[in-house]
Amino acid sequence: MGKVDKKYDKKYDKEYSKSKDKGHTLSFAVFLCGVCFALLIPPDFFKNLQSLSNKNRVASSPTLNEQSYSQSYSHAVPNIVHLYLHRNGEADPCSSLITIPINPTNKFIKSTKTPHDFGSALTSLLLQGAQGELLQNGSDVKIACGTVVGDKGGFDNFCDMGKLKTPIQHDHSLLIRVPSYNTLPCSYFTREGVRIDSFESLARAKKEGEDNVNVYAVPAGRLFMFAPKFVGEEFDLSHVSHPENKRIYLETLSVSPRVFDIHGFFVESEADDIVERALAQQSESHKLKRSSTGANGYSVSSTRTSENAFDTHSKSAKDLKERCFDVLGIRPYRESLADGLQVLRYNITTAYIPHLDWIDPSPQLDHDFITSGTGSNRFATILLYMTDFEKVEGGETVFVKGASLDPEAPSKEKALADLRADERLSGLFKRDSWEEKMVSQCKSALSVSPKRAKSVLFYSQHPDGRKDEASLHGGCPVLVEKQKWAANLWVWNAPRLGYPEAPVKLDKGNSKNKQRRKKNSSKQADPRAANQKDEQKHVTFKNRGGDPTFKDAVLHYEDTFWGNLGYSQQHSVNSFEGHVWNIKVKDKTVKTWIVGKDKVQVYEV
Ligand SMILES: O=C(O)CCC(=O)C(=O)O
Ligand SMILES: [Fe+2]
Repeated sequence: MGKVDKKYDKKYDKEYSKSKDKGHTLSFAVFLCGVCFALLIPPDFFKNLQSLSNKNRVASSPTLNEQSYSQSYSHAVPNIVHLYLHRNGEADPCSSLITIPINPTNKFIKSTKTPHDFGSALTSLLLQGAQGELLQNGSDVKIACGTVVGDKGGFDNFCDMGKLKTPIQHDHSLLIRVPSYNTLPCSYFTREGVRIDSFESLARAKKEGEDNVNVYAVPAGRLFMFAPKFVGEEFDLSHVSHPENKRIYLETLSVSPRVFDIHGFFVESEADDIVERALAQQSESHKLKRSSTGANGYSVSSTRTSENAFDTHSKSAKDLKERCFDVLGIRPYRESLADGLQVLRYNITTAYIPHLDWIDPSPQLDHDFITSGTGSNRFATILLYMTDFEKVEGGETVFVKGASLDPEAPSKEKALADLRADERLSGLFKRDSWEEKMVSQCKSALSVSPKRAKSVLFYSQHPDGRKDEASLHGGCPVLVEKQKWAANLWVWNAPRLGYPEAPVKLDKGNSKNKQRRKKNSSKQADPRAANQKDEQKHVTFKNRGGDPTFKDAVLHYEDTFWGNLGYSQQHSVNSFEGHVWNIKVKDKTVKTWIVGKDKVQVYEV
């Protein structure tokens, strides 16, 4: 292993192990007080929960998925829960029925206060069950929830994928290792993506009329993913607020790739606003122009012939991005996981060839894109449509590896023959061009025709982070004189390229990389460099108000939008020495701050 690897490893070790067992304090005895609870749970369980203490936890910004959704389950709390455990993204349970007694006055339950306490406690409890100690009507509980790939060990290995496969989320240091096992805990969700963050919300997750709760365990560092079993299956998202108070729900369009119609995701006024704002964008980086591809700047592509614009911080864009996170079960909203809203316009014959939204790693960048490891990349896409298209008009989004929903869909060969036989259409494309081939895929595979205010969700990764090759999709050629308007929201699985906390790739001996990294480290300016000074600085940017130059100030990390910094606004961030923060007004940089040595720093205008 090279020097850089070792350094990286050390930094990663440091990050990864920040979550280590926090040591126990105080009131372990109070755990033992709940007699009723203790009768049903083996005493070992309590013994093993000694380390659930807040002591030594590193203070941090609000935590991913921290917010409770328990308000959406308003009925009385039952005192016993029967649950089936699922691995994230899997429709079938991996356990037999598990019985957990819930007594809200029980001191142990009361002392499990944060989502992280709860994650650790429930993981511990389930691991006890896996050892046959948790009794269900006198018989052993079966928990066969080990890792999916490589099948290394049991549920503990599932929740803690190991330091080489656990992306560092912003709440990583708050995770509480599972007592006795010293492994990272899972987080737990309902089938609809509602975080279960306490024993009470576990009890409340039981729906009226149902006997059991289905609980989905998500490994540390990973995000919740819906687990459809069949096409047409619905997921009620009534916990997500709708701008017109309508119901939002998912309808499964395909199980692999995982594609859903999100009914009610957005409304017509938002669709109009997106188009208007895209047309009004003036700045070079954001205005409507021929699309480019890849992560390395702007270069026009011959297989992506649409135009696109970016809307990063209008009210509609922000509302939609936040709603998108709610739908995905990621709370609270994190700007570092969201790509700006990208608006797309297609004219007759223009298209975007089938591709993955998952970005291929680039040798030019230090960013770690490999999501089966610790990297970050695009995780989910929500596509928004602003115009109506009939099937014959083209412009669909096609998932070339998905099965068509139309039982009468032609084969690819028949679709191609039909296209060539149609005089009007055959004149639109060169014979054997990618566009011609694509039209035949659009007619034969799973495709979604644009409809005003319709939206689609799909995932580019498997639940454990591996790239999902089945998510190959494209924007079909428009076949009529009409414009297709669409937009996409991309959500990353961990801080995205360009953000201070974004993961840096392991150097596999590439000397060019090593040289660049050395250069970067001496400058101390590249946030993606592995060997920058490790110590985080707590930095606050403030606008006191009064200086008209900064009335409409916008804070950027280098060129990446961070937040508005108008009069009286402020942002607190964790950054590193040498990081460059810019204030822009009307897209011009008017002030640059470079983070200094002090642990706590305040920059004001
Ligand atoms: O336009 C479409 O239907 C798909 C667009 C797309 O896949 C993309 O922009 O990444
Ligand atoms: Fe795409």
